[in-house]
Amino acid sequence: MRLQCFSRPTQAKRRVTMSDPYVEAWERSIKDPNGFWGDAAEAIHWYKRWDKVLDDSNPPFYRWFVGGELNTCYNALDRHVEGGRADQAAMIYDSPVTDTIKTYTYRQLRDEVALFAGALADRGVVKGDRVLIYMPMIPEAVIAMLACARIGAIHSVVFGGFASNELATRINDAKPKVIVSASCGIEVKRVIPYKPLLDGAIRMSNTDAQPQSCIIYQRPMETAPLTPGRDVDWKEVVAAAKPADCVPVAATDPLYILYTSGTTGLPKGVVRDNGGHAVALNWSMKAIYNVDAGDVYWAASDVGWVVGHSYIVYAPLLRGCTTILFEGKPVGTPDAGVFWRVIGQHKVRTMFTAPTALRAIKREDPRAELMQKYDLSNFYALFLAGERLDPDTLKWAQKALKVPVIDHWWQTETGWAICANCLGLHAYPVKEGSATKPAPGWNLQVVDPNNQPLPAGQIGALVVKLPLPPGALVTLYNNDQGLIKSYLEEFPGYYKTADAGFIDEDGYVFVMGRTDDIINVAGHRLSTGAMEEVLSDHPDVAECAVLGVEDDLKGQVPVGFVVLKAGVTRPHEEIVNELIQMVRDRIGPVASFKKATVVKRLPKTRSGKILRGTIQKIADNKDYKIPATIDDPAILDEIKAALVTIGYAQGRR
Ligand SMILES: CCC(=O)SCCNC(=O)CCNC(=O)[C@H](O)C(C)(C)COP(=O)(O)OP(=O)(O)OC[C@H]1O[C@@H](n2cnc3c(N)ncnc32)[C@H](O)[C@@H]1OP(=O)(O)O
Repeated sequence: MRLQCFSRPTQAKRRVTMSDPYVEAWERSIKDPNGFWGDAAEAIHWYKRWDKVLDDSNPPFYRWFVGGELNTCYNALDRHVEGGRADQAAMIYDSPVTDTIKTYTYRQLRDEVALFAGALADRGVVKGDRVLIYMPMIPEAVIAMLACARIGAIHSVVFGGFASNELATRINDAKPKVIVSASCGIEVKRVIPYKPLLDGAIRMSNTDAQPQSCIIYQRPMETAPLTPGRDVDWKEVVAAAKPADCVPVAATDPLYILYTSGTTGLPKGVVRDNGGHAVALNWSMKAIYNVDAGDVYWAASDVGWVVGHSYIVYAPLLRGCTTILFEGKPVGTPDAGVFWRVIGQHKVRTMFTAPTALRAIKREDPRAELMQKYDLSNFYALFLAGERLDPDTLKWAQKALKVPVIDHWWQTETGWAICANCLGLHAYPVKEGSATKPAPGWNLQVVDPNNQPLPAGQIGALVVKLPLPPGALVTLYNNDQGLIKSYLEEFPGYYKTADAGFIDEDGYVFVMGRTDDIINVAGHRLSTGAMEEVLSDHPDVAECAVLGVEDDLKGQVPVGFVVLKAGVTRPHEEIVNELIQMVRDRIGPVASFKKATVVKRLPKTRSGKILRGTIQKIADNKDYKIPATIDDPAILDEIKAALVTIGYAQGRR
């Protein structure tokens, strides 16, 4: 029988007593999920109370708060307006790229959301319809998300850094009735027109998936041409709309679809429900982040990512906090002090960002001198996630900020933290390289390939015993079998995180890296398989491999290796430039695919498998062994020579 985390031998060595609120919460959440999450659900407004907290009658599909009815938008806005927070700031839009700061009280945000919900309803959007949102970091993106939630429509936000092709695959899958977009985004000083990307995506998408209408928010720096009969102006439709009321939805009804990179080129549509999501996110704000209603909370991410969904929009508003919507970059808007300016100016208590953002700041302002200009006395803790937190960055932030710097680990699929130092329950000492302990609700284990538990300290697959807690994905959109195949099949009874790692003697979790082809570039999760599909489409390419190699700033960056077809004599530089442009056009700038090299052949095993791990080690200047199964060891020297030409593999072997 499998040992559960709390009964592991390692548990006996925990230097904590049973009165530790974290241990109590974690154990109760696993032994008595009905009681634990039922209690947490009392903090949410329900039109109809649930019949059952956890419905486990159809494993591996689990449902939370079955029979319950609620509205997520009501809980995020109206409840606070009616409960005395009408004049409190709900959202502060801070945009150094447009030199704008605009505050929305809960009343103002509720009213704007209700009007836009009315505008969506006027365009025929009803409960269960999908609305795709492709927008930069402007208040209208948040308003559109909440407006969907208000009328029971399912939003699907697509990150602005994706190209038309990626957008088209999401349109094909979600089949949105309406698309909401804006005329442009702003990348530091560059205006990026969104409309040509959107028009291109709609042209590429299947006819039966194309939207009936597009609502376009025209920004002053770019006016998008509107397609007659399909496109309408945001301001015009809102001016004509009447506010829409909140529609009660089943707890198990979908709130949103968020696409994430899969191991093939096709993204997976993670489905989040309404009830479990509202309960878990609201609960997490206190338990994990130790944040109360009225506090200012800032997640410096993008609404296109899960962090943006969970911790820019839903969780802070469910909790009655003030959330910050930041349209800028850690450096260059205008300088590496902007994070500290925002924290000081808006009295941020807790901030959440990705390590790559801190590395960018550290590179420009290594002694954190710009921080000294601002009053950070309200600042309580910095949380980091999205990629590995390297010890240098952790120490730099601890020294500069003098507040807890907390690494935590989660995924688009999980919706909130699998592992964290739950500051609202018990603050544990930080260990470098560890995301601390499994959060309540997450029965995390380390197993070998045969699904057998591994002892403390041994690296294996990180898996979570089912059921997953509320707030985690409930399925993949229109693809229950895909959920099983991608996450539940390999380790029966468990959710495969596709991360490898170990749990130490003290119960601390160390996440070491992915077990599939996903790489993490500046906190963006990308599929190397998808990039290989693009390179393979180049007429001169016979074979290719894309790998994530270490990068001081972005954590990892993709590097392509291509073998050309026989007889191709064109200059390699020309071909490489075309490949770079193809990835930018087909996946988007966010892929940061800037380096590729032409090689004579790829190192393979005798059975034909490309030795990606070995290439990666050569690129990262790590020790490697020549695999016994290699077809021809001489190829590794050729790969090394090719890597040197693009600035890698220049150290020891
Ligand atoms: C915990 C669960 C999760 O993991 S959820 C995911 C969490 N991840 C994050 O929150 C992402 C964290 N990273 C960031 O916010 C950014 O990378 C930061 C650190 C701000 C740096 O941004 P930046 O300098 O633009 O670099 P980048 O690598 O992100 O961008 C690469 C190229 O893509 C572009 N890009 C980026 N965003 C957009 C956008 N919204 N619209 C259009 N283009 C975009 C950038 O401009 C950049 O382009 P270029 O190659 O310089 O031409």
